[in-house]
Amino acid sequence: MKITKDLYQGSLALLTDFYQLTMAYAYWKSGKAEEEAVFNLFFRKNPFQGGYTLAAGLDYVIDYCKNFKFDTEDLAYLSSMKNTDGSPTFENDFLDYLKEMEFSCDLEAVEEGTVVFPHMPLVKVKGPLLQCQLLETPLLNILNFQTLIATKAARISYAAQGDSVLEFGLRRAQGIDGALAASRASYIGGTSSTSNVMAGKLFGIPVSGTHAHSWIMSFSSELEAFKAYADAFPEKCIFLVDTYDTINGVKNAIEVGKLLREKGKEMVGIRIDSGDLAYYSTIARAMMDEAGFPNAKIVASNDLDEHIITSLKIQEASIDIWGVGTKLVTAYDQPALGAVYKLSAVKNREGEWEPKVKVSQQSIKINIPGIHQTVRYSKNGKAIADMIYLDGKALDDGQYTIIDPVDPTKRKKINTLDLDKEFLLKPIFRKGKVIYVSPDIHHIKKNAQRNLGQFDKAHKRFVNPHIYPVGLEESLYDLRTELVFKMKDYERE
Ligand SMILES: Nc1ncnc2c1ncn2[C@@H]1O[C@H](COP(=O)(O)OP(=O)(O)OP(=O)(O)O)[C@@H](O)[C@H]1O
Ligand SMILES: O=P(O)(O)OC[C@H]1O[C@H](OP(=O)(O)OP(=O)(O)O)[C@H](O)[C@@H]1O
Ligand SMILES: O=C(O)c1cccnc1
Ligand SMILES: [Mg+2]
Repeated sequence: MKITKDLYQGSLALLTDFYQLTMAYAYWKSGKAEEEAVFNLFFRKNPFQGGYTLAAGLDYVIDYCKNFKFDTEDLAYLSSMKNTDGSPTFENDFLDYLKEMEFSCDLEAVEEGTVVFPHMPLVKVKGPLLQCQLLETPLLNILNFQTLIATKAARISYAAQGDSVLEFGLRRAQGIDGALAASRASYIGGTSSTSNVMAGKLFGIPVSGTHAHSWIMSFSSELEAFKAYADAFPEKCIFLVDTYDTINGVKNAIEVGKLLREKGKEMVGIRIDSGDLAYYSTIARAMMDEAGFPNAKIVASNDLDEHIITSLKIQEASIDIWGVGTKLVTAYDQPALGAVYKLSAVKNREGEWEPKVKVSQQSIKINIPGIHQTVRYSKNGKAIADMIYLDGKALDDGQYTIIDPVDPTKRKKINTLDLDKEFLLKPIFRKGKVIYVSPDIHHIKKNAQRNLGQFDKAHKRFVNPHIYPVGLEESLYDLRTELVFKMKDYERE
């Protein structure tokens, strides 16, 4: 298989669960394919037991929808699929329908780098039922992962308190696509560069790195290896000092740093990749200061995450730059976000929108019916509360009660008179055409910083974060309750 050609240059229309296609066929067969529907994509719990989530992946969604087309090879494959009795799974007329299908939905979404919370839609798709349905799996695939990794990166960067975080994950990431998407999402969430050169090329992320133990081991001594590296990269020397003996490694780095200085160059610093990072970084700092290298940086790596970085900060480790791989790009402590994509309204034959609800024993699993928008209220740049409400409802300034959709005893009253408001769902596609100008990745990253800056540190701490108020506007809450009772009665009859 030619990985790049077969995986990345063909159509991605079949990157979906088989049941989406069987439903699509059945919608078509029963004459419902073009009925209009609204689906919302949302998650139910912040990842990593944290207090917030950082949205990422929209640019992939836009690209996916723009190119949402079954090509000849896709259709040939579908046409070869058989039922157990040997009959074709899909009729030819249906395959012709798919062939002609053009993406024609309206799509609204929160922008990448927006801080989001459980229950609020990250994406809202309105359009023909069949198209909306087919998008479920790819949209979840894209947004679940990138949002998860952007959130992990935001946490790690928060722990690093403004220090640079270098993303080193490629070798331990979940495959090729997982690695690329993780590098992108990490950069959005707060890392300053990636070691993944292809991610640098594809996304315009800064690329950086040091060198490995193998470089040192290939020479007869560490000193010789440092000298040779300094010859090759006099401007960019970060010496890995822990191959044999960390303290001796720092001595050798200083010696080569002095040689570089004689040539008018400065060593950038050292990297420590094992042992007690607080202990060794403190000693290395003192040695380098003493030797006249107070500006030389200390990079630390080795299975770091937000918790170890926090601990090293408390220990006052002399670390300036953090190299983080495995635990970031694999979202080590929570491998999936768990966002879902649910039908929330259909247009009836009279052309009116009917809100839809899925009843569940677990109230967290009852979706929010109707067509929504989310408004974020803030004052002096600080977010106060988010309210999910029925799109189209006039939001006059005044008193509002925001009701937690899972626990209605949790309510927050706000007076919106002097508050700023931001509508989080932005129009992205209208009738299948993109109307949104995607910001470049550096702007997305800045948007993430601005967004994170709106939230108090109480929501960002790692242990028992303070819950940010997000809930339903009262009339939406009432609609949901009424519908749940109605559906339960209806099913009982
Ligand atoms: N001072 C410290 N406080 C808290 N955690 C630390 C500290 N120093 C290092 N760590 C973390 O502890 C773990 C170190 O693992 P461990 O001691 O098993 O192996 P190592 O140092 O990598 O040893 P090796 O020499 O085999 O590479 C890593 O996750 C590292 O980030
Ligand atoms: O620890 P991470 O956060 O995943 O960061 C990336 C790791 O990759 C390299 O290790 P390498 O593959 O050489 O293995 P080793 O250091 O574990 O021996 C590097 O030295 C880091 O330790
Ligand atoms: O550049 C580095 O130091 C690096 C790159 C990948 C993994 N570990 C370290
Ligand atoms: Mg390691």
